[in-house]
Amino acid sequence: MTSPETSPETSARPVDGGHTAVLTPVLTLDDVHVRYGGSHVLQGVTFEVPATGVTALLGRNGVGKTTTLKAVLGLAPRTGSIAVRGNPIETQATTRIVRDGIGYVPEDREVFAGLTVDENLRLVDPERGIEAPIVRDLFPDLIARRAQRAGTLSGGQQQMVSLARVLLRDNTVLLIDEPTKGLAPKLVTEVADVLAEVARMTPILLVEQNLALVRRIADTVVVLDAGRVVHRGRADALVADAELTRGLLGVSMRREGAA
Ligand SMILES: Nc1ncnc2c1ncn2[C@@H]1O[C@H](COP(=O)(O)OP(=O)(O)OP(=O)(O)O)[C@@H](O)[C@H]1O
Repeated sequence: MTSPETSPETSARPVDGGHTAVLTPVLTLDDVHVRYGGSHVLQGVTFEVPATGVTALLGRNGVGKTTTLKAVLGLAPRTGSIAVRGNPIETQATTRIVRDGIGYVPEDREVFAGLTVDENLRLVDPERGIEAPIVRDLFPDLIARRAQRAGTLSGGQQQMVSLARVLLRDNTVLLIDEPTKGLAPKLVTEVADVLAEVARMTPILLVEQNLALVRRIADTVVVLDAGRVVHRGRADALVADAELTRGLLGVSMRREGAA
């Protein structure tokens, strides 16, 4: 444990004309373990995702960030308690979890390469696809590319398709895994803009390595190390503390990768 854990304070937000209301966390993990054969990958992960804003899940390579998202979705063999708005989901199948409103944007984007942009979107929303208002509002560049095969898009454009596809559904919370990985700085900024806009409507649990992006759009951070939570707190406080970020993540604010 590199630092004492601090409770995220962002679940208390002034609403209702200035009265402070403590909102139920949208997602709660309590003592979650994942084992792959003899490998004990998550070793009692416990944290909450507040009902508003972006919570960044950080940590060095291989500490269990993606596995944490997969544990929530039932894509990794897990034990422990997981709840969405206080309702337990740890015994539910992945299809039910997704149907009930957990949106997932995986690291490898998983667009259907042989289908057009519009066809990719119509898999989720057959009636509207590219015509959906959310596409017009957040992904106008995709409209011009509606007939282009998704496999021929750039990495950033594929990321936008992947995000748009999830946003065509009503989501209680979004789990987004390294959306800016491998993107040029300009595209990192574009993805950050979209995520900031989306987070105004839907809370996000975001796995992200780019600290500039974390500083810009995240409210809360949760840091994993070797399958355990080693730090929770405010994103701005962590990123401002070079010694702490180096200790927890092995890096401080990166120069590369705009946000
Ligand atoms: N299906 C699997 N079978 C066995 N081991 C796995 C499996 N999936 C992940 N692991 C192992 O679990 C550990 C955590 O992996 P995970 O992908 O969650 O890390 P991460 O923090 O997301 O890493 P990165 O930042 O590199 O993406 C790694 O040691 C990985 O090799």
